Amino acid sequence: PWLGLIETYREYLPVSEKTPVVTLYEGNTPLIPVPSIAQRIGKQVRVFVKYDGLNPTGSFKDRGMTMAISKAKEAGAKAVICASTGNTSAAAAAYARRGGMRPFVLIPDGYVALGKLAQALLYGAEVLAIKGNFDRALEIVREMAETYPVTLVNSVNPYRLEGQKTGAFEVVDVLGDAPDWLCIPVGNAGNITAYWMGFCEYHQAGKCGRLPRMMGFQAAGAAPLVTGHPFPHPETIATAIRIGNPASWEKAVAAKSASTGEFNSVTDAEILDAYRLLASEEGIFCEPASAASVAGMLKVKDQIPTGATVVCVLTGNGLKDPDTAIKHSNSQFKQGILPEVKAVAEAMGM
Ligand SMILES: Cc1ncc(COP(=O)(O)O)c(/C=C/C(=O)C(=O)O)c1O
Repeated sequence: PWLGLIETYREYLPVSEKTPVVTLYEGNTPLIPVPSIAQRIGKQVRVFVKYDGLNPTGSFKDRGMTMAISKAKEAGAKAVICASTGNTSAAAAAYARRGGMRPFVLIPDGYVALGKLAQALLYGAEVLAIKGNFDRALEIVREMAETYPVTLVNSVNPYRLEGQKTGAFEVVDVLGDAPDWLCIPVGNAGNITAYWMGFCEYHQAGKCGRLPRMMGFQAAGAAPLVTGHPFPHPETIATAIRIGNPASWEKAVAAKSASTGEFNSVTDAEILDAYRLLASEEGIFCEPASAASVAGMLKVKDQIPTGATVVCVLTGNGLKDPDTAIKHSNSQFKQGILPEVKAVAEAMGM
């Protein structure tokens, strides 16, 4: 049976028998082939998506939180704090409450998707919406953790990256080797850093023969790693990656360089096209930011070698952001139909 990430990958994680394991049986998410999307590339390229929206709180953040919260509990923490565009706060709230700790979360007022806010509130976090963006919120919580009795659980906390590297382990465990390309959306840049750590550790342990090119994708309106400059006012419909000054900037650049990878940007239109494509052609509902990995892969598809294997990480569940789905779906939403068979048949074009 699957017992969560710490039990499964204990030998690769900084835990001991003294570490209380706070787990929601996270991980073991499906690696789903997407043949219809692969067809758009051709060249016998195989494409899989790592659907991390199927974690317990609906995003990849659970991988990092099981580690960060378990280690915080081991250290005797009574409260944790984080800044978040939404998913970190949901995961921190769930794991902290399960671990008997108080979660405090700072979010950018007005820019957090409905599902994520619902989670943080119901899990019982103290939700503080600031009149500022994520980058400002992160500055505040980093300063607070220095002086107040709260443990910081953003991805500057090394235990977060330790937990998140397990995504790479699972990809190799299922594929039998690392893919040629790993495509991933990039905001605060913790996840691309963690995946590279994971592939390198597995390669070191002889579990995979190759290392992937790390292909990171940012929203065009929030693309500091692409332009080389921070974005003081990041803007994108993909609110999860509406980040202008990534905390793991240097580590992400190191991963990109060491893997001969690349950072590219995708427009909101390209993100929404991939978001709709994944749902309508592959039956996979991810949130907008996650679709940046597929949008990016399609944007640079001419670079993909013949016969390559590509994995795109889908970082969050589409249910997190129902407003965007309803606003940007291409489906017909016919309302006010008369409650008669004839009327329904007519509306169906039958
Ligand atoms: C769905 C989704 N996809 C991609 C990212 C980018 O990952 P990083 O590059 O490791 O930041 C996030 C990040 C969210 C937060 O940073 C937060 O929740 O505070 C996300 O929620």
